[in-house]
Amino acid sequence: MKITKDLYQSSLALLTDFYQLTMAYAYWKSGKAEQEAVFNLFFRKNPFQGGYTIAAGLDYIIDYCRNFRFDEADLEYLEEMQNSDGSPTFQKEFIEYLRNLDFSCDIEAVEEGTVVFPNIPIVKVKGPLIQCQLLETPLLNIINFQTLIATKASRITEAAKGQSVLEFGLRRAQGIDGALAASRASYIGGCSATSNVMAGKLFDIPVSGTHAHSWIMSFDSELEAFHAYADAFPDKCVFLVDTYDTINGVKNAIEVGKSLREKGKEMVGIRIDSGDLAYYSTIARDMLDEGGFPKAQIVASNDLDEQIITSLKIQDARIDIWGVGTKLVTAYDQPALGAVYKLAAIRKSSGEWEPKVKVSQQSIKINIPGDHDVVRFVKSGKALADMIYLTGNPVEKNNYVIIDPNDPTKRKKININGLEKDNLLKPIFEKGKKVYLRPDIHQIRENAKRNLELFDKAHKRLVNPHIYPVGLEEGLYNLRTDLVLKMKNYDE
Ligand SMILES: Nc1ncnc2c1ncn2[C@@H]1O[C@H](COP(=O)(O)OP(=O)(O)OP(=O)(O)O)[C@@H](O)[C@H]1O
Ligand SMILES: O=P(O)(O)OC[C@H]1O[C@H](OP(=O)(O)OP(=O)(O)O)[C@H](O)[C@@H]1O
Ligand SMILES: O=C(O)c1cccnc1
Repeated sequence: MKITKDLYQSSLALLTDFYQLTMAYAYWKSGKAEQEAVFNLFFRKNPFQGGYTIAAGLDYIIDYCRNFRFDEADLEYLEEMQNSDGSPTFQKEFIEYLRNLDFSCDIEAVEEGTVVFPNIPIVKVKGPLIQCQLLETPLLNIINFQTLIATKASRITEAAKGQSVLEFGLRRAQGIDGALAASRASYIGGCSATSNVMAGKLFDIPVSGTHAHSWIMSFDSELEAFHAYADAFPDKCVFLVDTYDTINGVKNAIEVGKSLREKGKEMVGIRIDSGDLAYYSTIARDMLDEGGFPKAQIVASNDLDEQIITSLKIQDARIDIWGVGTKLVTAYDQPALGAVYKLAAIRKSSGEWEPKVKVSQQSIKINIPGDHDVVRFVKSGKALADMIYLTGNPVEKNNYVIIDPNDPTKRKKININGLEKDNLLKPIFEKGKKVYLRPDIHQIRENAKRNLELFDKAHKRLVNPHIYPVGLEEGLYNLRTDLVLKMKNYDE
């Protein structure tokens, strides 16, 4: 079976909404297919009512774009499509056009693991209108999910305050591809390992785990089961102690731990998967300490998320390692990020770029027009603000005012002397050629960790986080306002 990594290396051009193909056809028919355009992918609200988001999914996008082509089976399928009157949906010449389509866009993107915020372009695609359009759905599919899960994982690992979080989600994830992508994104977001062995193999993520209740239940007694497991894995024993009676389970673990020690081996720890985790972990800790196992670790699992972990910490639960499944990989409390992909500018026949805006009653839905970039200002290792500005207007002045795109009364003055400037968008493809050297998954995870350190804890807290300033440079703000007024015919 070909999934994920392999899948993304074969033709996936039909993994799109039908309307992308009908638009592609209509662009082609009206002679606009090759007109140059710029699209931006961005989201409007941080997920989980949080204060930040971790970008993820770029590696999949790179594979997707490198393999962007319609293969013969795809073309045959499209050629056979019919309108309701039996006429072919797509002309033969269009099928031929698709056959020869060669990916030739420029793509810039923020690197995976980067902390991002609403309105920041995460991916920018510049190239023939038809190609930009065809990329909309797959790019959104990839970024929306992985960014969501990386962010959830980051919130959970932040709540664990440096302790290991194991991702146990495979059995409850949204299908096979959802599970694999979730394991990858969870690792980027800070999890230490996954229980998903295929994700381990495909993505080079550490694999880890304990054992299930069925192991205990298959024996006549818990003690017998622990002994048998210790025989099989003398160096990797984490005993699940709550199958029948948690306190008795800890006693049995200690007994087997002692016999392991006689053989020169150490039990790694225990896992508690039910009941009051604060209460049982505290009792278990005391029992393990008194029984001569102060180093034995306590793993906890059972429907955990960042809120429960935080609560358990406040209760002084004695938990060392957190196993988190369902609520992480399904992004339980917010199942979609809601990122969108919008046309920002189009090149006219005169050669000039024309900025484009989508007007909406809801100001949050008005996109940022024009080819734009984003710079992050950093001072002494702390991020101060992000400024979105028109590409081609380099950030060279001393003083800037950035304006909140949704509330023009929210402004921030920035004197950029002495500040570091980080241009978040990095070149990924130039004219269809990959120019980006991909970091490995461990470097991406490190990038996420380093990125988070740039931000004050006020932006990272779970409840009512402090809003990090992201604003439009004044010129861009004015362009957007003028354009909206013009489109609403208020400009006379
Ligand atoms: N001390 C605690 N403080 C807050 N939440 C807790 C505490 N202990 C456990 N929890 C959480 O409360 C929920 C308890 O769920 P539930 O009632 O289904 O558990 P259980 O009945 O003990 O377990 P199971 O159904 O697996 O036998 C879980 O989400 C668990 O993580
Ligand atoms: O709770 P999650 O965060 O999804 O973590 C994964 C869960 O999967 C296992 O449960 P299992 O499938 O054996 O079911 P049960 O323990 O709920 O009965 C494990 O014991 C965890 O409880
Ligand atoms: O290894 C474990 O303990 C594990 C794996 C998957 C789900 N729950 C627990």
